[in-house]
Amino acid sequence: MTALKGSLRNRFLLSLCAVLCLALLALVAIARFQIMPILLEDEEAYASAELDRIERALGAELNHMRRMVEDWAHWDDTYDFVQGLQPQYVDSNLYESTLETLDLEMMVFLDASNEPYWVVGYNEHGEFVSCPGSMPPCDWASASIAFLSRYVAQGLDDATHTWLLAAPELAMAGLSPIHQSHQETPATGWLAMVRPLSEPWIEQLRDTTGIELELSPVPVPAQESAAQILDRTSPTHMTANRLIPALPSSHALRIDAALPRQRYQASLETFRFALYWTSGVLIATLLMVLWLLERMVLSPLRQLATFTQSLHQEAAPPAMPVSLLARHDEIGTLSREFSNLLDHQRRQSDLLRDLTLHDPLTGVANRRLFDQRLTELLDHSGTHQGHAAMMIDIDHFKLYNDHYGHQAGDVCLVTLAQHMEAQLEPRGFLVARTGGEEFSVLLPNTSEDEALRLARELLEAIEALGLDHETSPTSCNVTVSIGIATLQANTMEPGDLMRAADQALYRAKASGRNRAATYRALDTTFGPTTTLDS
Ligand SMILES: Nc1nc2c(ncn2[C@@H]2O[C@H](COP(=O)(O)OP(=O)(O)OP(=O)(O)O)[C@@H](O)[C@H]2O)c(=O)[nH]1
Repeated sequence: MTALKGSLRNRFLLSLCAVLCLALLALVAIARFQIMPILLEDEEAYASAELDRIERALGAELNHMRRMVEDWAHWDDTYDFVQGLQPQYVDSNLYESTLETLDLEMMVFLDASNEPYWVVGYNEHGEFVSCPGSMPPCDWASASIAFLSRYVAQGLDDATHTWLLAAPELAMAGLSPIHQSHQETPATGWLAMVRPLSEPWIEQLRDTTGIELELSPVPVPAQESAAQILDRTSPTHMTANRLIPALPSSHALRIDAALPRQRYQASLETFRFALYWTSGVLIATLLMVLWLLERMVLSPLRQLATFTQSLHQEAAPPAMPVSLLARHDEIGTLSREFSNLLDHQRRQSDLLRDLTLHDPLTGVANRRLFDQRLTELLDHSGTHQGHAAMMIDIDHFKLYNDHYGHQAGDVCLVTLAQHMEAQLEPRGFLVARTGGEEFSVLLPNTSEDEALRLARELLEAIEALGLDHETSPTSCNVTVSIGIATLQANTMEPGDLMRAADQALYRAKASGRNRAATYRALDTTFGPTTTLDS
């Protein structure tokens, strides 16, 4: 976990994944709590509208029944017939084809006293029967006649009535008072027509509405009708049912409609399509953000971090990557500033190292650098033999200072140092100021004879500089004495070498100055004075 958090890229990746998950969760929640309820509500509205359509179709049939029963009831012949004035009415009008044409099961004529005057219809065997009253052979109609008579007896207003009947069978009934067509006379009876809601009739209703429906009677009180129930039986189909008022009042007529769920499916498909695309675009956007972040920020930052790590890990630190320095954004500014800071710090370090390793007056190496180089030489050469060193001391420098002043003494020191450096350093020798008026020279891979020859050249050159030294007992010019030592054995240490050179210098001084002496033997080939024994 710490490793994951340790990388900015991983942290961004984790954060973006969390954002993605939250966004997807939000989408799912929106789908579940916002979209789906709307779709289901829309589906319920659709089912309700379809049931309304069926109800309107039933209403249209009832209206048709109303007009039909009204036409017959307001016909003068019917008026006369019920009063017994039209004996030929039955033969002329009430034959089997009349019922077939009107699609009726039964017609009942009630007289003014609410008694059955004539009945025509099909009995329980489907035989056409026409007879006065409900006596045999029309006794099969007595239940229906009793039912109608009871309604009329309850005090129906003088208007045409239509009903859906749930019992004793599924049917549609119309009841109209029998009047004369153009005269305002009281009704002389009632005409009832009953049409069975048979399977062929329902099939016709299906064709009319285009809805797969069923009608069935249910024993439910009328006040509970108009309820609507939706049952989603499968993802593609549902059934909707509604109870509508019917007679008798203990029953209701139930409409069952099998409806397709096309609208719901289409809406769902559209929503899913939008959801998939939204999710896809969201994921693609986040990946793009991550890629841009990686490319624009994380990768350069990693480069910068790798560079800063390499600064203290590698012996020769690399330069700042050019790609970082060339950037024009904040990372570029940071890189350039860091690079400038690094350069400044390197310069300061170089300056500091220079100050600690060089003599501030003459600019040549100091004792620290001389000792360092001598140790390195002995450590890396594998042998302590074949190297030499010189110790150089200005002759009678106290007298020089006393005569010319300390400042002139400084100038003399600088002149000699720079001259020796110019002579020796190009040949790979190191000149160092190791004391007040004392210099040392490191001569790697130099034999004693070679060192002696170099010393002689140096003595000549310094005297040839012609620096006045009026008070010197040795010469009228500034001269130096040189002590030379060479490493004779592997056991010899750097300190031993310089002690030997010091002793040789002591001997050169003691033997008259302005001359060179080796540790083993005094050089007598140069200088005005004679030699001393070694
Ligand atoms: N001007 C100047 N003089 C220095 C400096 N360092 C040391 N001296 C002087 O160098 C002189 C060295 O004197 P001594 O050690 O007595 O030796 P000498 O007079 O050179 O005599 P010999 O070495 O025996 O030939 C002293 O007077 C120091 O003050 C310096 O940085 N500048």
